Amino acid sequence: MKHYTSIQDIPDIYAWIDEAKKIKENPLKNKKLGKHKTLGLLFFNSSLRTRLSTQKAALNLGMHTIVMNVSEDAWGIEFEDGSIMNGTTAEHIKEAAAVVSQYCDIIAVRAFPTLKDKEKDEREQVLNAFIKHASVPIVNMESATSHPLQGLTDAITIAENSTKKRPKVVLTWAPHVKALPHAVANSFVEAMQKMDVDFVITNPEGYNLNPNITKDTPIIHNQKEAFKNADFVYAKNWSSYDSYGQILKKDADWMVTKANIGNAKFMHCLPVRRNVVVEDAVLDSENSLVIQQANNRTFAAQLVLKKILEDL
Ligand SMILES: NCCC[C@H](NC(=O)CCC(=O)O)C(=O)O
Ligand SMILES: NC(=O)OP(=O)(O)O
Repeated sequence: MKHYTSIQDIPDIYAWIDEAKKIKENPLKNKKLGKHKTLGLLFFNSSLRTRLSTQKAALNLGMHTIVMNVSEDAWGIEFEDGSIMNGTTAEHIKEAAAVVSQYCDIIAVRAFPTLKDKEKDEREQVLNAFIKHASVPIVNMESATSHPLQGLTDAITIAENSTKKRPKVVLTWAPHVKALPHAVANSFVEAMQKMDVDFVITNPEGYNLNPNITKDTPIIHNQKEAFKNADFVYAKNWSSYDSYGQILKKDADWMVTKANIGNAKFMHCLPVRRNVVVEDAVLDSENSLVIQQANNRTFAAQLVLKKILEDL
């Protein structure tokens, strides 16, 4: 594999889940594969899990890692072609990506959306600039529109915890105080569409995700109805896609509670706002998978890095 930027880069999700489970059983099996290879991790936004689990994955493969908080520590990077750089940006992505490519064998990038400029976000300005101007493989650590390391992790976690051949999986919108990206939800939708699951999305009116992603997945505006007989409930807030980046609703009636979730397993990518997105009673119950999910981030990342290293 060259780049990993989308769930669509996974040719056979069940084969990948099986391979990830084998990596989890014996994480150091390929500890020589990445010898003398360097992974560079560039963060334009905050992270806890992605930053640590992707480094852990690289270490398990014998790689070296170098990490930078680009927004805070690097020179301001210009992404527009042909711009007259007499403002706040000090170097162009053309130089920056080419230079970093000389230090790293693989570059992983986190760059969230503006949530203001839909066109810029949809064309993945930052991620695609790295793909264009770097000379090494690029791994998406959450871009404007997708978070495929998370989506792969979620697929692995659902496979590990399924007691039925075809479980019912519900992705529910949940309230939040801030306007959040669509990336986690988009990649979860794409991962579930590749799996043999009974999958529904539930969200308030005005919060439908990009129809080019949801395609023919059912969207139900009644959360209670959607939760009926659910085996897995995956909660996530996202801002409106149609009224791009807007918060239309904040009230608690869409919060996941012990009363509305029933016996379903609870999933969330984290970080999660307690008693806003989901109540304590759910997160603190045995039905919460969030810690196991975060653990699986290492093995998802390790699988992706292994596939890229094998083709270097
Ligand atoms: N990488 C996982 C989620 C990252 C981000 N969440 C956030 O920004 C939450 C921030 C807060 O709760 O203040 C998102 O939704 O895409
Ligand atoms: N789930 C996730 O990507 O977490 P971080 O934002 O902490 O990396």
